[in-house]
Amino acid sequence: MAFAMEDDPFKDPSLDARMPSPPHPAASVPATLAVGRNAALTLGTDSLVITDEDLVEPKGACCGLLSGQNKTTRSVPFYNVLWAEHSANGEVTIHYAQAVSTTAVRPAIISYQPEKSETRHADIWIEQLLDRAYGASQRRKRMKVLVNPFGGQGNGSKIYNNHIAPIFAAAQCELDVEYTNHNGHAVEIARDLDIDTYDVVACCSGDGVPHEVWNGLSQKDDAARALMKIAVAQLPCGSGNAMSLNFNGTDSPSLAALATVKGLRTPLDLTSITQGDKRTLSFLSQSVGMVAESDLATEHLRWMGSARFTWGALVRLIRKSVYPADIAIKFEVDTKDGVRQKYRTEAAKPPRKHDDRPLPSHDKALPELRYGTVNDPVPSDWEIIPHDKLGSLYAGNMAYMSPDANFFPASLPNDGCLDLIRLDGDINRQTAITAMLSIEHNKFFDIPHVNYTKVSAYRIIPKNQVTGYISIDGEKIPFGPFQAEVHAGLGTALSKSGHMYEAKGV
Ligand SMILES: Nc1ncnc2c1ncn2[C@@H]1O[C@H](COP(=O)(O)OP(=O)(O)OP(=O)(O)O)[C@@H](O)[C@H]1O
Repeated sequence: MAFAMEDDPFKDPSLDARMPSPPHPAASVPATLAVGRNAALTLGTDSLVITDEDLVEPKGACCGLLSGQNKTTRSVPFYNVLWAEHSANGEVTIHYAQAVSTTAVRPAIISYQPEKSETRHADIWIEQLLDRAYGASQRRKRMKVLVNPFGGQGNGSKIYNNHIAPIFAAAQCELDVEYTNHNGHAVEIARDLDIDTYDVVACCSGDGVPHEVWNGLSQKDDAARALMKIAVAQLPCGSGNAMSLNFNGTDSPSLAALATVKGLRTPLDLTSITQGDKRTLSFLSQSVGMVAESDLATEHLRWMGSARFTWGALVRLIRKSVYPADIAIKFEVDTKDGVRQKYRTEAAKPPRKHDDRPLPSHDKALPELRYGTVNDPVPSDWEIIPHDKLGSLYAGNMAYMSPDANFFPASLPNDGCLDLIRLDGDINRQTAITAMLSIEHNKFFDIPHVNYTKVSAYRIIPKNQVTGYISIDGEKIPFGPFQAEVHAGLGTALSKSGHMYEAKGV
């Protein structure tokens, strides 16, 4: 069912320029706009082609061309076109993201005066250009930008100002920027956010701030509506940038800014975690045992960078550390072949064009828990499996956990499932190390010792341990039993394809 007009999160009658326009009849659209005796702008197959005898390759441009060299044509992929307008002085101005290296873009502008005979075509031509540049993506997104100034190495503000803000500005996004100034600040901001004023909350941070934003939105009286209406994006300014790797396909801030500008609304499963009397939302992962400990117990080794996780894991593998627990699971797909099939079925679908979920009404808070909480009896259709030699329980809602770790290659944003990995801790050391090294070569899924299933809920009850580590989205929570239940498509993100992660699948 499509959004009713008054419920359409994109609909703002005062802001019609944001909306993709109805297509113009092909015959009325000239592909080429003559902009002077020796210059023309042409809408090509995938790119805007600028032909100009006086064209000079801008300084710092990439791709091996000498700066300042004369060039007759330049091709700008439509994906890189940020904005175009017909100014009051009659000039056609095009803003685009120019590649300055393989991992960075920065805004560039070209302006031309159309020939007199072309003036009346110029507006239609610009509309066609924007149509190809944005497709089904919303133009001029209204963004609440949250910057964690202490993200990563403390460079959050600098990264935002130098690499992200210029791209957002060139794309004519409407920005309301706020700097987070304490732990939990993003929860408060999201909880108090006027959801009709914004389309996106853009977190210039690590994965910690989006975790807070979803939890803040979940505290609203109209949580279900807020979580669907507001798309959450992450732009890499932290030490853990998994969300950007998965949705934007990059941990480069400027490329992530471009991906956010062009992002398609994408339903995202969110998971309720209950522990004691507390309920929180998880968007990325949960881990218990070796994986959790390798991350959370190695804070003192931060100087090692991302190697601290590998080091932590190796030490525990060699020690054959085990973390006994009972795990109760609501399986959805319990064989690797089945998991692979589910992934391939979704991957074969065409890119999703529109977010057609009906927006929940104003009185809809978070969904009820179908399976109760960790304090209730285990539902009768779950399997209770003792794991006396558990090495790791690792549940993922996204593929990449870090740039070299596509831990959950079969994960999908909106299949209503978490991908659940269970690994014994007492396996042969050589096998364990081979499994670990296989992650960066995308072979982990196929290792026989890796138990990989899709589940819609589970509970873990640690045994014979007084203390230990549990990580939810990379943050430590108290050690003790917890339960996880997936809510299909409860949240909203922005992605390139509208339905997949930017990771090699299975
Ligand atoms: N100004 C601030 N001062 C202190 N903490 C903050 C501030 N702004 C945000 N935070 C907290 O910092 C935590 C981590 O944030 P984020 O994920 O953006 O960065 P990171 O560098 O990836 O973090 P991590 O230290 O977890 O690797 C979040 O829990 C957030 O609440």
